[in-house]
Amino acid sequence: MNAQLTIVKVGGKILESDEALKNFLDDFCVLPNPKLLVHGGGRSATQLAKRLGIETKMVDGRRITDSHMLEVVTMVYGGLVNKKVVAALQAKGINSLGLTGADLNLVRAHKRIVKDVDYGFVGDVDEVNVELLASLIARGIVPVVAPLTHDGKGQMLNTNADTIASNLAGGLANNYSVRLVYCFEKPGVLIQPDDDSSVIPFLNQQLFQMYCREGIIAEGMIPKLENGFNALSMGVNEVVITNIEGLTIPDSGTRLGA
Ligand SMILES: Nc1ncnc2c1ncn2[C@@H]1O[C@H](COP(=O)(O)OP(=O)(O)O)[C@@H](O)[C@H]1O
Ligand SMILES: CC(=O)N[C@@H](CCC(=O)OP(=O)(O)O)C(=O)O
Repeated sequence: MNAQLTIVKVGGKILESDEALKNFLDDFCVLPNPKLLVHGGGRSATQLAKRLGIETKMVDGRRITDSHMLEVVTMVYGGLVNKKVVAALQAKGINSLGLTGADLNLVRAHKRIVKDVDYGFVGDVDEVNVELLASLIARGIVPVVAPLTHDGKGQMLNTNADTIASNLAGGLANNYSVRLVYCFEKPGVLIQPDDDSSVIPFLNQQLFQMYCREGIIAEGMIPKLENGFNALSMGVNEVVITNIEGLTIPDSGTRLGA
């Protein structure tokens, strides 16, 4: 049997607040090794863009990324957020390595081309350098991955952090028994958006489609769940959507399955 690997994706609302980030990292630290962290930071990018007079436009959960926005997201995800997290982990004795998809050719992508929407410099993932990632993990290093990819021709691309987490988890599923945890500000996928006790404990594709039709699952939760199901189809053992507290409590949050 393969060894277990925990991959956690932490979302923008947690990263935005120093207190929430501290709480998150306290709990991330006690998770068993080996582990890997993927971070978002969408809200911080939106804030900096606003300060610079750059308007944010999202379509289907993805940021329209023109050349100015690409500068913002590269600075925020690859710089500010990534280094803040790595320095905080180092302070806790966790030897982490901050990476974008360009570093060590970790995640290659191509510019997203869809009918009707020009996303600009947004990347859809082609390939993950799994061997290299596995060798870092085997050395006891905790990779901290930012939601940036590259096209192999010198172009950085902005890629949804949930998608990066799903692709890394899927790639590493050949080497490890992978547990993928999407950690955000709510205790799971909810029936009532303002009732934290209304967590849906289990979702399969059928239930997911039904809740989407009913409008119970909407906005950023749709691509998050699509990415979660995608990870399962790539051989990931367990996918859970939960909050900071749920990181260390078994059977909390929403579990995805067949
Ligand atoms: N049924 C639901 N349960 C929980 N959140 C939901 C649901 N439907 C829509 N959402 C929205 O999805 C958001 C999470 O998606 P997103 O903002 O992309 O997460 P992240 O912070 O991880 O990037 C929540 O903040 C919430 O507003
Ligand atoms: C293409 C695209 O949309 N990329 C995302 C990457 C950051 C992200 O996913 O951050 P959260 O997890 O905090 O939402 C964005 O720029 O918002």
